[in-house]
Parts: sequence; structure tokens; C-alpha cells
Amino acid sequence: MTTLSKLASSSSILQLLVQILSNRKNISKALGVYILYILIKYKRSVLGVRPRDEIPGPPGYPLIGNALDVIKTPLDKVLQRQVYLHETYGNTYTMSVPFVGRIINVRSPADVEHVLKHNFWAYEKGSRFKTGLMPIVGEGIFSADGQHWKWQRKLASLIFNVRAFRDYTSHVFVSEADLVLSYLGSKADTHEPVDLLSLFYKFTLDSFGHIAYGTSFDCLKNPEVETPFAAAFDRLNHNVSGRFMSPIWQVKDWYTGNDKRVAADSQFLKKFALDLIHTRRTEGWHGKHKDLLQLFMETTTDADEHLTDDMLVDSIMNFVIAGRDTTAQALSWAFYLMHRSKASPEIVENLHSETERVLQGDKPTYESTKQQKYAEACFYEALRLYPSVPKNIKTCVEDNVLPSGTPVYKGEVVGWSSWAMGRDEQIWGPDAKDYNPERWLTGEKPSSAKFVAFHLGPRTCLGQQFATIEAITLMSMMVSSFTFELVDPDTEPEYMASLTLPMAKGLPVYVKRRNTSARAL
Ligand code: HEM
Repeated sequence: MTTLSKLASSSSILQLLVQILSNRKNISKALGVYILYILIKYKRSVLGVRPRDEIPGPPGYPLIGNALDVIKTPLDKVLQRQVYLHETYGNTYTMSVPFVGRIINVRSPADVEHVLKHNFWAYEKGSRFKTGLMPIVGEGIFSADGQHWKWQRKLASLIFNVRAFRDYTSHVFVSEADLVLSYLGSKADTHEPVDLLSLFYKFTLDSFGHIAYGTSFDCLKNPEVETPFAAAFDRLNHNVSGRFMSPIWQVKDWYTGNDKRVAADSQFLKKFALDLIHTRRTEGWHGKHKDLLQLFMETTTDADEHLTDDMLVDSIMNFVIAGRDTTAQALSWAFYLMHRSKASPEIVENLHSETERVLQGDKPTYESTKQQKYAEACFYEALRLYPSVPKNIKTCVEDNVLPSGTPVYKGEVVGWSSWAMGRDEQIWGPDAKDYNPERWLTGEKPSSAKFVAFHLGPRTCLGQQFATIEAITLMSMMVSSFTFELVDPDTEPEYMASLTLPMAKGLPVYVKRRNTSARAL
């Protein structure tokens, strides 16, 4: 058709439309037809979100998609709901949620590996991640994409090297663990219960403070007292985590006053971090190895400028999340799993005898932690079932097809749940839901695509070794001096809604000294 004839035909269509619509009755008919078309098109999906009826998933409602499903699921039951949805709809299911869009949840290791590793550049953290979590992660490594992420990762990786572990990091873990042991000793004498989760937070924060910022947060000085920094940090973490799940978090935050609490805690933590930076500027750094703060303060951006205070604050906050919460929570789930009533007593005994054999009464070192394979298995097995980052999302920035055959279009979100993957019998066999450290000691080590607790691909966790050495040091020192009994060994602790996986009510335990151990307290 020539351009002239195309114009003639489109103008006649236009004339026809004008004729039809000049009649009032026809306008309402046309409107009715249009509404019907929209209702049919978006019968399961949010208005404006590409329908994906070919992918299974919980039934949505016209125009609002799965909004009700999201609103009805309590924040502390989201992970169980994800397991249920995978069991009902298979490895891939989809939902559409107002203000979030299309979410495709995947569970097969091949699909997760495709998103996080093989097709890394087609998936970003995305704006939702950034906006909701801005008060806690700012522009730091956790929310950054592209070049901004790349240089932060390169710089931070400098502190995680074997020499630093040998010369300094491992010694800090041991001296902080000694403080934990002396507190546990006092509780063993008075027969009072101890909240292990709270104690682990103090241990990981003080250790990380020394290693990354050259200063202790002094939490273990008096473990009975909550430090204002830790309290503000926990509140902030809890209050922003709801934003991940609520499509209307801005409205909800404004209505409940959560936005004010978030702003106040964020300001408090920012001031704390700024004080650290200013002290370092005034006093300088005199240590043997540069710590994380010093590295960040000395570096320059692509434009050859030093980082601003805001950038330094963001980096401090990101590493506190990474260095404190994840490891402390994983340790608490490990102690729960090893001591609950249905746990085999052999697990603690194996851990104890490995510790005695490897350490022979000495303190742990970098080398000794490398030999404690049973302790590592206890820690990783706990992370398989209770991963510290239990769910996650990435936003697609370039159309591509998952190995399972599902196309993902630009703007859609892919979600995966390490919690659901860790409990999947297709991945781990019929005993997937059992706590069995032995599975790490026989046969091939599970690939990082199956065991995703530390992520995989270019953004894999930088602190995996750090966390593993830290956990093995503390676990082995604790079991070689004490035995533990859960206050409630029969009930599975509930988790609290958070970016990570804290137990909602901590982990109260009774502590007894092991009479065979010679460790002086
Ligand atoms: C049991 C302990 C830990 C677990 C389960 C864990 C898990 C993870 C996961 C799942 C991610 C990916 C998060 C995301 O991109 O959304 C991550 C990233 C990261 N982790 Fe860990 N982590 C642990 C401990 C640590 C520690 C102790 C440090 C530092 C001392 C650390 C430093 C980091 C950093 C810097 C990243 C960002 C990597 C990047 O985006 O390039 N982690 N970790």
C-alpha cells in the first residue's frame, strides 16, 4: 500500500470512529466494550502488568492481581507460604502485585544459576530494592549496580585475604570468643538462662568493629545491657523489611508513623558512623594492616575524588549488616538444631570430639578452623535449612529465557527463596527437611547453585570464609567448655520479619560447664 492510500484509509477509519462516537449511546457501548476487554486481558493480573497466563501461580483477581494474597500473608509466614506455593505450582510460579509488577519465582538450581551467574548482566538489584531499603543500605554495595557496585566490591575484597585472616582476623575472633566464654561461665554458675542469639550478635558486632573499623562496639563489655547502636540497628532492619513485601508501603508507613521511626533510627546510626569517620580523620590510622574504613577513606572514585562522608556512611552500614546479623543468626539456628529434642546427641558429641582432637587444649587458629570439617558441616547444614538471607529478588533489564523454558521480559522481577530451595526434596533427597551434618561429609560437595545461602556468581558473598572461620572458632570454643540445654527444646522458634532471619524471641538456653575441659575461664 502506498503512503497516500494508507493516509486515505486511516482518515476514513478516523471518520467512522468520529461518526460512531458522536452518538452518546455508542460512546457508552464503546466504553463498555473497552472495560470488558481490559477485564478479560487483566483477569489475573494487575492493570498494566503483562499477563503471563502460561505460567502457573495462585489465582489473581482482575486488575489487582495477587494483591490480596500478599496482604493476607503475615510477614512472619512468608517463607512457609513460598514453600507451599512451590509445592502446589512447581519450580516456577508467578504473581502480579500492584506497584511491584510481575514476579516470577524460581526454585530450580539451573534457573537460579542462570539469573545470578550465567546471565548476570541481564538482572539488576533494581529500583524497588534501592528505594525501600535506602534508609539502611543507602548507595552501598548491597543496593549498588553496575560500575558503582564493581569498584566497591573490588575494594572490599582486599580485606578478605588469607594473610589478614592468619595475622589478625582469627586472633580477634578468639579474643572476643573468650569474652563470650567468661559470660557463659558466669551464667553457668548462677543457673540463669542466656539468650544465645543476643550474645552472638554482640560477639559478631564487636569482632567486626575491631576488624573493619578499628574500634570495638563494646557490646561484650556488659552483655546484659543493649547498646543503643545495636538496638537502633535492629529496629531499623525490622521496620524497613516490611517494605519488601508490601505493595503500598509508602502509604502504610505514613499512616502508622513507621516512616518517622525509620528516619529517627537512620539518623542516629548515620551520626554514629560519621563520628567513626571524623575520629579516624583526626587520629589517623596506625595499624599494621589497613582496615576496611581506611581502605574506603583512601580510595578515589573514577573522577579521582575521595569518597564523600555519605558514601563512607553507606559502606559502614552495609558491612555492619553483612558482618553482624548473618553470622549471628546462622549460629543461633545451628545451636537450636543441634540441641532440640529431636536432634541426635551424637551431633554435639562429634563436634566436641573433633574440637578436642584438632585443638588439643589450644586456642583455635586460622589453620585449625580449616581442619574442623565437622564443625563446618554443622554450620552449613544449619544455613541450608535456615539461610540468613532467606529470600531475594532481581529485576530483569534485558529479555531472556530461563533454562526451564520460561521467558523473562525486561522489567519483570525474578525471585528465589533459599529457604524453599534448602527444603526441596528434588534438590536434597527425601531427607531434605532433616538436620544432618553428615550430608556435607560424604560424596561430592553440593554445588553453589544448590546451596545458595551465600549467593553465587559475580555477587557471591565476600564474607563466606570470614563467617565460616568466625563461626567455627566460636562454636568449638563454646562446646569444648560447656554443654547447652534449650529452655524449650520441643518448639521450633519463630522467625521475625527482617531482611535476614532473626529468631523472633531469641534462643534462651541453660549452660553447664563441661567438667572434662581444661579451658580456664
Ligand atoms: C553466615 C553468614 C553469611 C551469609 C549466609 C551471607 C550471605 C550473603 C548473601 C546471600 C549475599 C548476597 C546478597 C544480595 O546480593 O542480595 C551476600 C553478599 C555479601 N556478603 Fe555475605 N553472608 C554472610 C556473612 C558475611 C560476612 C561476615 C561478611 C563480611 C564480613 C559478608 C559480606 C558480604 C558482602 C560485602 C556482600 C555483597 C557482595 C556483592 O554484592 O558483591 N557476608 N552475603
